[in-house]
Amino acid sequence: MNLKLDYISNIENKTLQITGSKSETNRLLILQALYPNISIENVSNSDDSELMQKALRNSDTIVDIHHAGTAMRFLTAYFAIKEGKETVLTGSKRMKERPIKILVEALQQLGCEITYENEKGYPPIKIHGKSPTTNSVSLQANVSSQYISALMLIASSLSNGLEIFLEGKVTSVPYINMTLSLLSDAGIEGRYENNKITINYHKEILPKNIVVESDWSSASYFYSIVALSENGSVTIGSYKKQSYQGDSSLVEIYKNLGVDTVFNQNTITIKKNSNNISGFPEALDLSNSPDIAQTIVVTCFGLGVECCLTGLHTLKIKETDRLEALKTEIEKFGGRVNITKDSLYLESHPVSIKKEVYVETYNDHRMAMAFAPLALKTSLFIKDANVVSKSYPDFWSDLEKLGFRTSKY
Ligand SMILES: O=C(O)C1=C[C@@H](OP(=O)(O)O)[C@@H](O)[C@H](O)C1
Ligand SMILES: C=C(OP(=O)(O)O)C(=O)O
Repeated sequence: MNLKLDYISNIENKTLQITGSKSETNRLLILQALYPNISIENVSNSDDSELMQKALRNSDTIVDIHHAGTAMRFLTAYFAIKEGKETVLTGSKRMKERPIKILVEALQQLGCEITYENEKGYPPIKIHGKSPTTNSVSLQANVSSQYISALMLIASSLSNGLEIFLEGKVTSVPYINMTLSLLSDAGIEGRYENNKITINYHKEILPKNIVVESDWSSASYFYSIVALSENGSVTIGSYKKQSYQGDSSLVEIYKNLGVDTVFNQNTITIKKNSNNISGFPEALDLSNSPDIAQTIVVTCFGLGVECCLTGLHTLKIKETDRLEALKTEIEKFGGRVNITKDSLYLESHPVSIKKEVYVETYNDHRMAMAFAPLALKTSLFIKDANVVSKSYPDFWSDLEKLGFRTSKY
């Protein structure tokens, strides 16, 4: 499905309910598979969470998790400790290019048996489930925090718990803390001090009902819409001030792009504040919140403000090479972008934004959603618009509720 996007009416006092965080949901689904007396509310309706549920429900030998990075990594650890179970874990063409070696080697250190079906270091992998023989592991921490969360999620079901030593600079740290917080909500003790994570063994836990907060990465597109609007205001739920999600840093980041946030009881109202568009005089380090990089770049471009984003090394191994994709697509609109292997610089643009641009999405939900708000500034087309379902299936219908028109072409 390809979509033409137009913006037709004012975005004022609109209210939307956003689906649960896919990161929180996919962690809780693994925990629930290990401890069935956990119940989960506000489960994400994302493809990635549906795929996770399907994989945990079925007893098939071949499990295809398509584009879902967290499902790939978390299920690798989960199936590795399922004694006697043989699983081939595979995914989309892109998933076969996303590295898994660090996690596989960490599980092998624990005594797990995993082999590569094709290329060494990449899915598909064949897992022979067995009980780990040791309770201490060390792994490189600067490539993906998902490897670390995967180990943390299975740790409490290992008979001696687990000590995880992190080597080098740790990336995407809030996601590690999210895992720790959800473990704690489930009644599982753990600590993260210096470069060491310790999780205690828990044979059982008391019954727990855990409510997933809505997805902050999904909220980022509404911050961008409000920033690019004349006088927009949107209320979205369900959100809380003390979030487990690192992408809640949007609240502070978007102050510089003219968006104020008011926390209500369990919603947030985001409002345009035109007096306060300072941009980012200093480089903005996004190593703690890589998933909002695309949104921020497009907002800055739409506002005509320059930005220098750093800490973007993980973007090259996500759904697509997001640095290359951003440069190519922003330049179609007339912007100028320089990229390195871990940073992006967007020049401020003095000229008008080009019209009738066709945005390629590269099988990346965030490319589609990050560019959509630009419809407030110019006419544009989004190719393969259904990619959004990876994290946010209702994205286009929610945009229509805000006064955007989407037409198939
Ligand atoms: O643990 C998680 O839920 C995630 C961690 C991040 O990945 P990296 O740790 O690979 O940066 C993030 O980009 C991804 O969307 C979700
Ligand atoms: C990178 C992402 O997801 P994953 O790594 O889980 O595929 C994302 O949702 O932006």
